[in-house]
Parts: sequence; structure tokens; C-alpha cells
Amino acid sequence: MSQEAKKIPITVITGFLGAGKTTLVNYILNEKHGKKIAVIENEFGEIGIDDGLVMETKEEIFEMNNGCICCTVRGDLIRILNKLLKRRGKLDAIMIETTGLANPAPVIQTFFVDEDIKEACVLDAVLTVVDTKHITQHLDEVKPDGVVNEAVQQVAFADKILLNKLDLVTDDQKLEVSKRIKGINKGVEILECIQSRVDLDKLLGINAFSLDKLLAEDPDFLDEGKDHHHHHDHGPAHGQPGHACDAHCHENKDHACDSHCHESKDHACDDHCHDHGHHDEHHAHGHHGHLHHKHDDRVTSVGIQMEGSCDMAKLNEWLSKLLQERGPDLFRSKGILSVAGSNDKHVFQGVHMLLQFSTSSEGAGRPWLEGEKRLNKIVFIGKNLNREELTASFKACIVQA
Ligand SMILES: Nc1nc2c(ncn2[C@@H]2O[C@H](COP(=O)(O)OP(=O)(O)OP(=O)(O)O)[C@@H](O)[C@H]2O)c(=O)[nH]1
Repeated sequence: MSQEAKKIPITVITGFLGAGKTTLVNYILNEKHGKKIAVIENEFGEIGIDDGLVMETKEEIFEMNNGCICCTVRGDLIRILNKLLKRRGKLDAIMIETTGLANPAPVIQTFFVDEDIKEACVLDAVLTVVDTKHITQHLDEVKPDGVVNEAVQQVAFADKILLNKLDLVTDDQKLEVSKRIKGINKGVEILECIQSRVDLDKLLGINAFSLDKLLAEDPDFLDEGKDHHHHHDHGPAHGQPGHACDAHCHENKDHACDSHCHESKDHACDDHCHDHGHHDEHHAHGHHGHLHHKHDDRVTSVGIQMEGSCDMAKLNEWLSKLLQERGPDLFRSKGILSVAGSNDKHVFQGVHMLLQFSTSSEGAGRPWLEGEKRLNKIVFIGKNLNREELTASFKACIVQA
């Protein structure tokens, strides 16, 4: 067996908020592939919810909720990978689910710049899940100067596209989105699907990632020095509502930059910088497109954790009204809730105006245990979110302490 063949294949699953990444992970884990797969989950939002939504399986799931995989927790990613690699013989594959707001480039770089990881793993493919109904508005979004459009980046770096949620669109809309995708990533293979269901042979062990292809388009792709150009404006600033500081957070006002750090708002491009095109879809893959990686700080998350049980009718009314009124700005909402009179966990999932309810009796997590503290957890991600208003209006749905 060749050295390459012994390496653990890594699949990076990316795609905008609510595209169907967790749906894909669940589907893969539950198919009969006979493989031992470890999953690394990274979630955007103040409160981790996805761990409650990924089905319980024999597979191992590692969460990284303390920041975005492409910035603050890249060190965590390297640590988790190194831990997993110690058990190399017992593991057939690793899947990494990035947040819906991750730029895939720094995640991809991890597999080529860290020596131990480079030696033990091989990046099998970057799979990008696309919500065919909603992607256009995110590709169209005009970003402030220097801010990367994550939706464009995710499409640009895909080795395969899963054109998902085809049950929600017409054939014309599907063709329109396919055309748009090909305009960003010319040769990419597009797999059409509903509920992220695609033949596993087309997704795993496909050896679709090509560093040469990337380097042909962007010779500086692996240049870590350049990576330091990227602005670290990540969601709400340190000390602001919504910014979840953790032990790894170095983001404070007195952060002393080192000689490599160009992390300032008024970073002036030097003469090596040809960064003309990072808003231009056709150049999304090109020179420096990934380096000036600044997230859109208008997009924030509001997390609510509150004990008690909700009245189902009030809850329904509240959420329906909220999504109706705020749908365009409310990219993603999800929650795990306790409802008065029921021992089931109730889960809601929102993507813009679309809302879906399910319960633990339908397979969404497990019921509340006897004596378990009934803690409702909700996360909203979007623009112009009003924390006080959201918290107060949810509180009004609670009828049992
Ligand atoms: N109608 C429809 N809904 C889908 C499809 N695939 C996924 N969904 C729903 O879309 C919602 C979001 O799916 P997830 O798999 O959680 O999306 P995600 O990309 O992991 O979301 P984030 O982790 O928040 O970025 C859920 O309510 C899914 O049930 C599909 O093909 N059609």
C-alpha cells in the first residue's frame, strides 16, 4: 500500500447557514458504509445546539464552539486532529463540518501547513452544500470593503457541490443557480439532491481535492505569512454583546501585535498586494481572495438560554410572526425547547422564513430525562438582531417555571 493510501481521508463539509450540512453529516453517519468516521463540528453562535441535533451514533463527535474554525479555533482544530491521528489505525475517515460563515481557505491550508497533519492526512474533498432556494441572495450580498463573501468563497473552493433543497425550487430556479455556481467555479461537479442525499460513493473516498489546481489559480495559497494579512474582525467585537470569549480568545484591546501581525482596521496593502478582485466572483479563488478574510460584523448571533416550559400555541405564534417579519435578515434560527405537558424535546429549525418543528419522538435528540433541568436553548443568526426584544418575546412564551 502506498504512503498516500494509508493517510486518513478528510472531508470538509461547508456551505452557508442552514444549507443542509448537519443533514448531510447525519445521513452519512447513518448509512451502512462500514467505516469508522470521526466528525468535527464547528458551530457559529453563542450556544452550541448542533450537538443536540446530530443523531446519536457510534461515531465520535467533537465540537468546537468557541469561535469560527477558520479563525480563532484553528489551533483547536489542529489539536483535535492530532489527537485523532494518534488512533490512526482505528479510524477510516474524518469529516469536518464548518460553520455556515466559514471561509474554507484557512481550513484547507491546515492540511498543508502543519507538518504532522500533512504527514498523516489527505484532504479528500471539500463538499459545499447549497440551499438552492436561498443561496442567490447570499451570493448577491454586497459586503463592506475588505469583507469576504463567505457564500461565494464556499462555492469557489468546492470540489463538489451538493445542490440541495430541490424540493423547494422550480426547474428554472435550479438552472439559474447552477449557472451562477459554474460562473464562480467553472469545472465543479454539481450533484442534485434533497435532504443532502447523494450516493456515498460520490462523496467519500473520491480523491477530488487537488492542491495543484488551487496553486495554479493562486500561487500564494499556502503562504502563511500572507495569511496574517487577514483581518480578525470576527462577529461582534470583544466585550460586545454576542461575542463569546473563551480561554482561547486573544482578541482584546491591548492585544500586542507581533512582527507578523498586520491586523489593523487600516491595514494598508503593500506593493505585493494585487487584491483587486476579492468582491469579484470570478476572482474569488484568485490571488489573495482568501487572505483578506474579514467577516461581516453586521451578521451576529443571539443566544437565549432559559429554564422552564413553553406554551406550544404561543411559541408557534411568536416564531411564525418573527420569521414572517424578519425573514430576510434572519439567516438562521434553531432551538431545543421544552413544551408544557410533554416530555419530548421540541426542536425548531428556521432558515429565513421557513420553519420546521420536530420532536424527540420523531428522532430529534432524546426526550427530557426525569429530574433533568429543562433548559431551553435558542440561537438566532442574522443581521440587525435585537437581543433584548428577542429574549423578552421568548420569555413571554414560557408558562411553567
Ligand atoms: N425542504 C428541505 N429542507 C431541508 C433540506 N435539507 C435540509 N433541510 C432543512 O434545512 C434546515 C437546515 O438544515 P441543516 O442540515 O441543519 O443545515 P446546516 O447547514 O447544518 O445549518 P447550520 O449548521 O446552521 O449552518 C433543517 O430544518 C433541515 O431539515 C431539503 O432538501 N429540503
